[in-house]
Amino acid sequence: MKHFISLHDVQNVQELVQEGIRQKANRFADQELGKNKTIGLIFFNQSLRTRLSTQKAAENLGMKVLTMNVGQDSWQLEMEDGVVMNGDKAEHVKEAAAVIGSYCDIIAVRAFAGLKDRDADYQEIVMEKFRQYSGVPIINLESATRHPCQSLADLITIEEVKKTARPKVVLTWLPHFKPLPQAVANSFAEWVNQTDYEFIITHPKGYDLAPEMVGNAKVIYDQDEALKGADFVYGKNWSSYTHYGQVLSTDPSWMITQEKMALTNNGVFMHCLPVRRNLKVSDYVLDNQSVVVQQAANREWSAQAVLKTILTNM
Ligand SMILES: NCCC[C@H](NC(=O)CCC(=O)O)C(=O)O
Ligand SMILES: NC(=O)OP(=O)(O)O
Repeated sequence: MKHFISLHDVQNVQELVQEGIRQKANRFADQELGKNKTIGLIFFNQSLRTRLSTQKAAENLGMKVLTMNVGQDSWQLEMEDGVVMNGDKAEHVKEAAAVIGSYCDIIAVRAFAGLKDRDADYQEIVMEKFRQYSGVPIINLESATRHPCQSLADLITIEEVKKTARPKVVLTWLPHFKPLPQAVANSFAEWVNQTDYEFIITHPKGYDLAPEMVGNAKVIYDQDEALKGADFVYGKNWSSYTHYGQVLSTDPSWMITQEKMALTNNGVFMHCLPVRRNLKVSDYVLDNQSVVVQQAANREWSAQAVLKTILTNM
């Protein structure tokens, strides 16, 4: 594995999940691997988990870490080629990525969807520009369409918690008043489609994800029906893909509550966080029926498995 931009960069998903579990059990075993190597963490958007867990993972492997918030710490970056740069963006990504690449052995980038232009978002322009111009391996810390470090942590968590070999996993849309990206849901679907879990996606009509992400998953528009017998309830809000970036519904009946969880097979609630309490999921579910903190803790081992694999192949 050279880059980790999407699932398509991964040769063997199960092996990477197992590497994460091994790193967790023996977190300082590979401290020499990253010695004298530097990772740059480049953020176009806010973060709590991704920033701290990736820094921690890199340090566990002996790496040095540089972190930069684009636009706050640095100049704003122009992504388009051939434009007259007479606006608010003082630097082009061509120079910026090449310069950061000269200081770093690996660059990890977070750049959310703009949610205005579907084609532009799904072309993953920021990831592609960094890959093209930096000359070093690129890790996706949540891009316009995917969040693979999160999805890997999600699979590690399911493997740790599951009580049956082939659990029933339900990805459910949750209500939110703001338009949020599809990245986490897309990526979760893509990764779960690589497992042999029973996998169902449920959301109101108009919220269908991109067909290439849905794959062979079963889509059910009735949430109660979908939740029946679930072992894992993975909640996430996303804005519409078909009516791109729009909020078509804020229906509060889609919030996950104790009553909804009663439909499941004594299931647990999962969410990538941050999550808004009593808007997307009730206090009771988060405090008594969720594994969200374990899931977030596993971001460290997900990042460490990815970094180890890239460092080993450098
Ligand atoms: N990295 C985890 C999720 C990040 C982002 N959530 C958010 O922006 C939530 C913001 C809010 O609730 O105001 C998303 O959905 O992709
Ligand atoms: N789950 C996740 O990516 O969290 P942050 O946005 O806080 O990094």
